[in-house]
Amino acid sequence: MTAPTATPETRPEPLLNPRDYESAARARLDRSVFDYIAGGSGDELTLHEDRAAYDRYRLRPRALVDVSHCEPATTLLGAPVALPVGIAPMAYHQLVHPDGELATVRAAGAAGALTVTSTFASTSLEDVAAAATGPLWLQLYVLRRREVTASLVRRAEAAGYRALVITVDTPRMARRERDLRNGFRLPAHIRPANLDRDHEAGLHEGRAGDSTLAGHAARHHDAAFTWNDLAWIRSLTDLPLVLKGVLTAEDAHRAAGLGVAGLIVSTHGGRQLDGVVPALEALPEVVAAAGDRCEVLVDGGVRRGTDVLKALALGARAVLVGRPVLWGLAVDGEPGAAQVLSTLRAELEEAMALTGRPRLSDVTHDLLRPAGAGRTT
Ligand SMILES: Cc1cc2nc3c(=O)[nH]c(=O)nc-3n(C[C@H](O)[C@H](O)[C@H](O)COP(=O)(O)O)c2cc1C
Ligand SMILES: CCCCC(=O)C(=O)O
Repeated sequence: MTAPTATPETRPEPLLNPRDYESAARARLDRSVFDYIAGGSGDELTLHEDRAAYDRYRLRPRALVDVSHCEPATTLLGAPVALPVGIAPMAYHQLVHPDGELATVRAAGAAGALTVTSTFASTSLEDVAAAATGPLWLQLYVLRRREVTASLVRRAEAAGYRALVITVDTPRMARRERDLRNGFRLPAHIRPANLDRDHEAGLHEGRAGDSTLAGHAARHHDAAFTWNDLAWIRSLTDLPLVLKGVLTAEDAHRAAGLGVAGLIVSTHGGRQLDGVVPALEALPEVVAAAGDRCEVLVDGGVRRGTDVLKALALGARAVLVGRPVLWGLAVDGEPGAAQVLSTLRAELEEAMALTGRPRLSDVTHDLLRPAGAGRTT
């Protein structure tokens, strides 16, 4: 894919990595849509730190290993995936491209990657499932109207979703100042396709100083949902439960004790509590607390194949990527999202080869040392 501004006289710039796609997406999207996706909460400290945490590790390569074949395939909750990289749940993919979630789930299918579909998808979860060829999990925001959440669970089961991802870091939506400044609102043609009209009210009429998504979350998210209520979700379904947004050993331990199958260590991409511990820094304590009781994934700031390797070396089973997929989708629809995933795969295989770790089981903690420090293992 090439940037759209090429003329016969100027050679088009190739788009080689998520940052290139981000720049190209910025040039195409409305400012308020770009900012909604790119932004974080508060001072955007965590947005920055989630990314910077990866750069604080150095790789320790082993030489003279047969790396003629590097194999990034693995399983996630028992389902085979071609690589340990999946698509994070993100609201309203149609904000950036009319094909929306259908394009991203097809791109994931072609890559053999996991897709996590958002409660706030702009395409119905059934239509997403019909277009999927790879494994699918459904992300749930627990809503005040419990019957709506219960019906999402039943629909997910019927449509073939393999796990439910309950997001636990958003009892309310954090103040995201870019959205407040821009008066972010959903364009009229985009709606939360999984929800009824009652849950659509107010999303489209905004004003400067306000974000309609924040008001929506205040009205509909159930801020009183606790550990005790997890049993209610458990009673609705036999699907594995995954908690997204766990950042401490205490919560990981509690979740594992309740039979939760997976944890996603996440700061919500720096969009919720600003100043919280970066996901990569929280990963080791969550992995240690979960032991072999839960599969642990991490998201936030993954932009390179070497980032994937670092997360795996710290104990993650896989990573999720968010914004890069939307940048690819914005620039070129399904092929753009596919290109972002295939670039991450190529970079991961390259990193496995150049560190002398041809199998994921070779990707262990001794691969890393903190930048500027001596050997730690
Ligand atoms: C535009 C956008 C929408 C998001 N919507 C959701 C959502 O509906 N549910 C959810 O659990 N997380 C949501 N997230 C958070 C992502 O799942 C993920 O945690 C984060 O984007 C990962 O960071 P990255 O974008 O740096 O890869 C959203 C993130 C973005 C950027
Ligand atoms: C109320 C949350 C809306 C989607 C979301 O999770 C996000 O924008 O980060």
